[in-house]
Amino acid sequence: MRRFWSRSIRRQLMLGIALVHAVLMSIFVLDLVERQRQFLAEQSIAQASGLAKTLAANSASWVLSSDLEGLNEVLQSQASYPGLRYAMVVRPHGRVVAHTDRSKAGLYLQDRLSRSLFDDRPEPRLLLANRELVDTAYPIVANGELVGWARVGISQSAITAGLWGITRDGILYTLVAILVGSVFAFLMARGLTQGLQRLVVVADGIREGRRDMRAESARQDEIGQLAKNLNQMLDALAQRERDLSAAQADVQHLATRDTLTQLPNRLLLMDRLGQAILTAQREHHTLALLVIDLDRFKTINDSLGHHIGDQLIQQVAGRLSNCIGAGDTLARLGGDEFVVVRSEIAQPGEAGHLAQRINEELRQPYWIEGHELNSSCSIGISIYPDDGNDAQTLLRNADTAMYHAKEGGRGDFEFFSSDMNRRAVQRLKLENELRNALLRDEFRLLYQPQVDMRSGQVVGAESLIRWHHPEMGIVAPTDFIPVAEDTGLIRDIGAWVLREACRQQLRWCAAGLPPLRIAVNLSVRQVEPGLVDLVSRVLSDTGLDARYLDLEITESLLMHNLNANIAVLRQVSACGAQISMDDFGTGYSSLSSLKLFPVQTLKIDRSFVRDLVDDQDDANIVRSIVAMAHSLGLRIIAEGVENEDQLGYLRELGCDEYQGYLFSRPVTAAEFQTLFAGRAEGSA
Ligand SMILES: Nc1nc2c(ncn2[C@@H]2O[C@@H]3COP(=O)(O)O[C@H]4[C@@H](O)[C@H](n5cnc6c(=O)[nH]c(N)nc65)O[C@@H]4COP(=O)(O)O[C@H]3[C@H]2O)c(=O)[nH]1
Repeated sequence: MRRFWSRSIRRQLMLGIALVHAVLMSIFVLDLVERQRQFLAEQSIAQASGLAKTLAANSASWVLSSDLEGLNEVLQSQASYPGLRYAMVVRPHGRVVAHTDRSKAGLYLQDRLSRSLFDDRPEPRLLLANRELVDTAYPIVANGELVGWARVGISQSAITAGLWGITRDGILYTLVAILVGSVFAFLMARGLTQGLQRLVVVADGIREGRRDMRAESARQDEIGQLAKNLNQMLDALAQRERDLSAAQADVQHLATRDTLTQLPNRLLLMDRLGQAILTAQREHHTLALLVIDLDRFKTINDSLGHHIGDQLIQQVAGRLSNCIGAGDTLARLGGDEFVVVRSEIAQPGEAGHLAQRINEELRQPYWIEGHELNSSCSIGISIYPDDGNDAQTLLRNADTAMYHAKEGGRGDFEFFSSDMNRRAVQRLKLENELRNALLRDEFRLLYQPQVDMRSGQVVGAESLIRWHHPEMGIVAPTDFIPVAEDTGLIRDIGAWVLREACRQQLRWCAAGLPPLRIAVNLSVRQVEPGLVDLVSRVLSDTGLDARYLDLEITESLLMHNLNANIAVLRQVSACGAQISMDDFGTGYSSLSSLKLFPVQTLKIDRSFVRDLVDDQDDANIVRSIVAMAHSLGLRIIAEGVENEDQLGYLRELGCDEYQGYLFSRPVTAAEFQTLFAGRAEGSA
């Protein structure tokens, strides 16, 4: 059965209709033949019975007279009856008196059928009725007495032959019916399945990827409706596929493009760089990678706002696109960092020329929303295969070279060298060691006295950190503070310095020194809302009077997040602590922005003090700083005073305090105490 349903609908229909025809016709023919047979059998029996009755009536007198000749004549008159097999007259006990076959006269019949006549009951009998023969007997009665039987046998073969003819015709009609039915079924099935077949072809085509295929059907029936629905479904599917591929393209674009500039992002860059390296490997040529970082972008972003910064980045991207060739890849890594991959260079100098061109191009002024902006860039270059065999290494090395270019002076470019790598590794080591330095208690503070110009008295001390590393020895703050700032460790280190400096001031007081102002350097990274909490907690923990705490900030604070920094410093100032502006004169602070800060002291950078005596320009700068500070009511401290000439000049210019090697180098707390006691005695 399962095999039947697995065939095509056309075959199912044809087979089904043929089967139904065969079964119905067979039943019909069999029934017809059987009824005919019964009817003919009943007729045969009636004929045989009638014949036996006639024979019995005609032969009664002959039997009584035992006239055999007469009997035979009667029998012969019946012999021509159609189908008659035999006719006979039999005595009640079985002796054949006369027979159509004369040779059988005188025989005794002892067979089972004949013996059934020996019971002497004078009733007509049907001895046999089958497909071969109908055998009937009729009693011959004379004077009320059974004197014999008239027996007639009629052959059924003619009837059987007739029935077989009917059966044969029936089979023939059945076959014709099956044939006609099958042809009809075939035509019907073809009409029905042609439409379906077309749908199957379309479905197969779609499965094989031919999305443009559609079912054609002019039919109005269910198949036509099905074709229409299928087409609608395919149209919807095609639309959905179009939407999906558009969405996928969008996702792909978003995943691989920088949203601001539409340039390839890091992901796509790494992919393209990987491909370029493979090609370079195969074709034995050299490629160059340039990492480009804008100088002072953060300042522009912070001071003029992100929307200006964004426009600047877009303009930079446009200019970079003009600098590169068709085979180059330009990507934005994020922020103000761009990358150019030149997939084939004849010699490294070519990359240098490209860097120069980029430098010149980016140095041209930008006009954004009425602002004229000037920027430069620092470029690091790495070369395949000299500086790395894979994308990561080349990018890292170009990055390292870029940082060197930045350190060496903005607006320049540098090729990567293995020495840079060594320094980068050293920096990494420093970074790891720095993480443990606080835990291992490796930091110490030195103190440099701050002296009043007029009285010569030590009035304050600047705390300066040192890192006593077990292997590297004493590490200067200039070597590790930038690393601490980059890693964020400066917060913990700065907190330790603040606490230690405050405690030391109190220890000196306890040792009999007068209360001195203690200055603590603050990194730009420390000026954040948490600073207020830290300062007030340290003050309350140590018990130091806030007015003796002097927090030194640098001018760079004026350039980043100006408003936020002012807010933090105002709160710190509200705690009672003083604030000094360190290294003043090296930055770009204007008088107007300085007024916004709660600053009490300006510290003149030692670079102005160094050549003060000989360099008129430096002298003029210091003079104007002093004048400006005093007009704002600020105290002036000169840093890096190394000789008496400098000291005399600064005193003349009106500086309030100084610090420097002339009075004392930075010393330990114990040395400071001794020094203070000695100077106090000396001045006394
Ligand atoms: N040539 C010369 N140099 C003199 C003279 N007098 C003092 N100096 C040096 O000048 C630097 C003064 O510190 P700074 O300007 O605050 O500059 C400091 C400060 O910015 C930073 N720094 C030091 N300690 C800390 C700290 O605890 N926290 C933070 N955030 N920065 C610190 O490190 C910088 C360097 O500190 P140091 O190496 O201790 O160097 C000190 C000091 O040793 C002199 O007469 N001649």
